[in-house]
Amino acid sequence: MRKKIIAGNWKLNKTVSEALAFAEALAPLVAGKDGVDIVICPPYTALYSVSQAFQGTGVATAAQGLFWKPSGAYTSYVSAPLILDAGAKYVLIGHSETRGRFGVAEEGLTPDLLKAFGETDSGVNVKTHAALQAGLIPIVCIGETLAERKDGSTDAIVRDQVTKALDGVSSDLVRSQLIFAYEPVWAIGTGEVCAADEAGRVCGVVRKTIESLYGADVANAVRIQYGGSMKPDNAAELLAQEHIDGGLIGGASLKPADFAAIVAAAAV
Ligand SMILES: O=C(CO)COP(=O)(O)O
Repeated sequence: MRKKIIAGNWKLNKTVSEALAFAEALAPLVAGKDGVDIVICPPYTALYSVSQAFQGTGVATAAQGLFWKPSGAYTSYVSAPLILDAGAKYVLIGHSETRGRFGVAEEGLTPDLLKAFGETDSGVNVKTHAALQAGLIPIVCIGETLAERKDGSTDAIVRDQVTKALDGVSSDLVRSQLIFAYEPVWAIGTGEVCAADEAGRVCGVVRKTIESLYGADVANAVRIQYGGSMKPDNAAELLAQEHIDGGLIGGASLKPADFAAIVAAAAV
């Protein structure tokens, strides 16, 4: 039985004081939910304070990304050792928004500006190695755009992203540390949720891909989250799917009661 994991990705939201108010409100709502791993991904600016605030509550924290070098002349970047030092246990890697793949047409994001997001499959791979080497648990995000879904390439895209992310990663680390999050880009922030059976099917494709690379034992141990407009009212159905082991939640993670309701749906 894989332990469910519910993670709230705040994206570019919450000041330090808003983040601390959230932590204070959430802790009692999820107290005693030991059967599920609970994670909050604040912006870097609030990572240390939120990690401190959740100490002893069972809620862990994640950074929303990392740079693969540990230190040096890399202005503006944040590394795995610094993320660990700030108190985080997990790190998101390859989120569609850092890959420059958006579900909703963002005003002002011209093709030229989109390149500034620029995370590539090889970047995802080196970051995965860097996170694992430092002892952070990577949550590697994958998923197809609407155009890719429409032209029937969903499974091929997902297989390709999983395979490239795992290049050179040992089976022991995949089995014991790595988490995938299947996030169809068209379902992110759009209110458009992927039907539960289809989300479960694609998470099954992720597992099969891991199996083809590492064998069934490793594939069956890896946790796979679904993300994309997961809310209190659809969480239970999504989480009941055989291959869905948790959720990566954006919008609904910004309110303690909504996030706690999703945790409760995973804890049953
Ligand atoms: O991108 C997501 C989580 O990483 C999902 O965002 P929403 O839940 O807002 O659709």
